Amino acid sequence: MSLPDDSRYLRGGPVAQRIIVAVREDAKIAKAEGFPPKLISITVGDTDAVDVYVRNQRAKAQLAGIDFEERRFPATITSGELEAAIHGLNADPRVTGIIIQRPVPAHISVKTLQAAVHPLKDVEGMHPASIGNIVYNQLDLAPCTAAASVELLRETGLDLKGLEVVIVGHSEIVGKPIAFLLMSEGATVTVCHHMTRSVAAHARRADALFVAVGKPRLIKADMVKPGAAVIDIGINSEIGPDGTSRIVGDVDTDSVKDVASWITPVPGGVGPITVAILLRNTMVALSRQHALYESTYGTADRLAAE
Ligand SMILES: Nc1nc(=O)c2c([nH]1)NC[C@@H]1CN(c3ccc(C(=O)N[C@@H](CCC(=O)O)C(=O)O)cc3)C=[N+]21
Repeated sequence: MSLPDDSRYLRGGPVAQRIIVAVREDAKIAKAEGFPPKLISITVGDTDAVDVYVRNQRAKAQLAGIDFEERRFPATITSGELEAAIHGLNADPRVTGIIIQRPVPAHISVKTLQAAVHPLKDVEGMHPASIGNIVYNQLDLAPCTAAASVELLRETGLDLKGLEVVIVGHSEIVGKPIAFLLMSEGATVTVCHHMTRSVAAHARRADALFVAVGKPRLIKADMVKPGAAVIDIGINSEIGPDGTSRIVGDVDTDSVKDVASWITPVPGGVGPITVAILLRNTMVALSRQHALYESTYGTADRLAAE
């Protein structure tokens, strides 16, 4: 989709491109050292937003020189069967990263699956033992969408220290991690959710407003402070006026763009960076495995040592 040439749009493409170029270099070096990256995506059931994400993961992994494989499971699978599949991947020395796509069907606990992934292969930092790292200000591997949203805010050049930030949505994978990442950067953070009395009253105070709830056009112009940065993390499938399906975010972009100083388009905003960060995280996880391997076996060449 082409967007009007307007400096208010915070575009994810160039940022993603920068990250992927760096990942490609890292992947090349890792392969030369006998430690090739291999990312496995686990999908359970069918979700539109997951399909978009996985399609882009495959395309960008190929660009970056990362081996990528999708494992799709039917919505009727049991938790035990999934955990067994994950244990198999943990034990496979060629698999260096595992991502579990959300959501999973209601009869399966995503936390249990997340906990089944070996923490060293956890490329989203969602293992209960890993998610605590961002509380301790260790920020090199954070949940991808959260990290991507913060990366896009940095593009504004705003000083994050003391910045008034409001986050709408408190999910484990987006809202909460954004809050921790930005607290680490010195921002003053307010988190709104479905029990918040007046989202509008909070949102109007924000210098930077993050929205991740999955409700098209939830945020209107009168909920945004003039000059704010608005980061739209929503990915909603909608039938457009022409009868075809399209993706829209959680922000009423057409009206909000006249009030905000910066706004992220959907598509073309946070999404592309999310994919790039996933690949970067894959290399961070790999380098941790590599370091451990070296200290255990005294050689960096995993394939030769096998
Ligand atoms: N464990 C887990 N982690 C996630 O981060 C996660 C997830 N599960 N489940 C699904 C949602 C959704 N999501 C997207 C990421 C990128 C695009 C993306 O690449 N969007 C592009 C392309 C759009 C297109 O190709 O049409 C864009 O917005 O421009 C979309 C959706 C990550 N999610």
